[in-house]
Order: sequence, then structure tokens, then C-alpha cells
Amino acid sequence: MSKPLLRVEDLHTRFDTDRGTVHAVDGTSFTVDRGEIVGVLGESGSGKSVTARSICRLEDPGRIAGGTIEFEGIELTTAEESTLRRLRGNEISMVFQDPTETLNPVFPVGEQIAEAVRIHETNDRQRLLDFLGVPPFRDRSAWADARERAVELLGQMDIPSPKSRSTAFPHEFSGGLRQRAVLAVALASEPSLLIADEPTTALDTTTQADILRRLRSLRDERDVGILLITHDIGVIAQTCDRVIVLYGGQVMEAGPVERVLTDPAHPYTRSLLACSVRNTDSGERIHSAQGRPADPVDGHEGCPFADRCRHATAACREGPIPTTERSSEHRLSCLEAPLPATRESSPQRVSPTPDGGTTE
Ligand SMILES: Nc1ncnc2c1ncn2[C@@H]1O[C@H](COP(=O)(O)OP(=O)(O)OP(=O)(O)O)[C@@H](O)[C@H]1O
Ligand code: NI
Repeated sequence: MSKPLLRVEDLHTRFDTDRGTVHAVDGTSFTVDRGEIVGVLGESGSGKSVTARSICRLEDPGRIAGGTIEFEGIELTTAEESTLRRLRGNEISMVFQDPTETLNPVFPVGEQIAEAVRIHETNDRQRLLDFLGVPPFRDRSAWADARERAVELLGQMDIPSPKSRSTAFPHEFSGGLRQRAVLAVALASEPSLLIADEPTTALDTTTQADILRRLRSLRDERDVGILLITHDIGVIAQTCDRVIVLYGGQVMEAGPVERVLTDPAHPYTRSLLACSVRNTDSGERIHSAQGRPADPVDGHEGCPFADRCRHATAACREGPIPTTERSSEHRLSCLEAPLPATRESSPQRVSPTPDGGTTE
């Protein structure tokens, strides 16, 4: 088998605070291949965003206390800032929930995409020039080409009249159009890995479905590997190939989406699914059966979910929980598995998806 695009192994990311050390990511392992969408699912505070931020050390990423992050053969946890900067402008792009964080309000949208195109090209060319030992030169027509490419990218993101739109400012765009523009910026560098943190959470269902469809075509047509972070099981069901269920910074369960969502093996996944069936409003945050997410200050002795789990035994609270294979590719961290089949674990249909399809 070929190597995965991204391999995260036993990652620990911590924040030192006045209250103690927050173990935000606590031994997480997963991979992302080219041409697949891997979903990261979990409640608020489960460590989804910190996992994403650790990968290319963006936006207050915390302190990586252990583990490895290998991207195309490069170890990112120990990589120089200059290497990370080059990767961020070329190979790895990130999209966040709030597009205003990415777009600069004082520049036209098209210029910002053209800028991203130029950074990418300059990086590529500079590497060649460095290799040849040639000093940098300025290419006058390059900006015109980059602007043209920006219009093209806006069109590919289904933005109507992309040429005239490209000279508009971010505030002249609706929320949905802004998020499409952010995707255009992210794709300007032709990344091989796209990390999207709740990219559709703030959007209405129609726009959400459009953007998720775009992500699927990126996977299919450009072979991009996508890490899609969400608290919404519906988004996972309609978009992802595999899913990682995070809780307390640890992987509770991981595997192909249809297997994990139709036959969940971990009590935590089961409770998430039971709640999502009760809460028909797909935009609603996950409210798990009982209790609140574990406080990750100073870490967890045993299973982070033990305090909320009705199957938990003394052993669950003691040592680290080993990961077992339920079937090939379906991983689980639960001492009590296999659990008895219950009403909440029987295969269930997730509600129809906003783009008209249904998921099972
Ligand atoms: N800068 C920080 N300083 C201290 N603790 C932090 C910091 N950033 C995140 N954390 C903590 O790390 C844990 C994981 O946070 P994270 O943002 O990854 O959660 P999440 O799964 O993305 O949640 P949400 O769905 O709310 O975005 C939380 O307990 C959070 O409080
Ligand atoms: Ni988050």
C-alpha cells in the first residue's frame, strides 16, 4: 500500500494555563489519503480544532508534547517555521467556520485570490531558481495571469458573474458567497491537503449542501485529501469516506462512515447518533445523552468518556484504553465492547441530506 498523505500518530497537544495543563489532544492517531474525505466528529471541546491547528501550527496551536505528524514524508512537529510556511502556501490549505477571519476587508476578493495564486507560483519558481542559483526576477504579466486565474476559481466555486464579483469587497458578499471565496483562496495554491474546520456551520442548508458538493468534487476531480471537522453527523454522512470520533482529545472510534454510523460500537458514538436522531434540526450542536464533556485539565487516567458512560467499570477509569480492531479499518477504544445491542444502537437512518439524497 502506498503511504498516506498525512499520518498523525499518538499526537499530544497541550496548553499550559493558570488552571493547569489542558490536554486538548491526548494521543490521537489517524491518516488521510489523497482523494478521500476524513471527517472528525465530536462535541464542543473534544479537541477537533486543536488537532487541525497542530497539523500546520496555525492560530494558537498549543504545545505539541508528543507524537508525530508526517505529511508527504516531512515530519511537521519538528519542521522549521520556513518549511511550514512553504507548505501552508502550497500543499496544505485551511478553511475555517468564519470566512471573515481569512478574507481581508480592505482588498477586493479577486485580488486576495490572485495574491494566493502568486504566492504559490513564486514559491514554486523560487525553489527552481534556488536550485539553479539564479537571482529572482519580476514577471510583469504574472499578475494579469493570476487575476484571470482568480476569476476562474470564483467561477469554479459557483460564484455568479465571477468577473465582476472579483473586484467586489468581502462585505459585498453574502455569508455563503464569502465562504466560497475563502475556498477559492484555499484552492489557489492547488493544495494536496485541505483542512476544513466547520466550513458550513454558519450557512443555510442549501449553501451548506452546495459547498459540501464542491468538497466532494475536489476529492474526485483533483484527488485532494480533505480533513473535514464538524459536530454535525449529517455532514459526515453526506460527505465523508471515513470518520474519526473524538472525545477528550482521544479517538473513541474510527472507520468507514457507513460502518461507524450504521453499526456504532462505542458507547460515545452511540449516544451521539441517538441524539442526532432526536434532534431533527441538523444545525443544532450535539447534546449528548447525559453530563458534560470531560474537563481536559491535567488529562484523563482512563477513558475520558467513563464518567458519562453507563457501561463503565472500574477498569475503564484506570489505565489507558487499548485500541482494538473491530473489523479491518474499524478501530475502537472501549474495554466493554462489544456492547449488547440496544435500541439506540440498532442501525438507523440519518435524516435525508439537504442536497436531496439520503444516507443510511
Ligand atoms: N488557547 C487555548 N488555551 C487553553 N485551552 C485551550 C485553548 N484552545 C483550546 N483549548 C482547550 O482545548 C480543548 C479542545 O478544544 P478544541 O477547540 O479543539 O475543541 P473542538 O472540538 O474544536 O470544539 P468546538 O466544536 O467547540 O469547536 C478544549 O477543552 C479547549 O478549552
Ligand atoms: Ni472547533
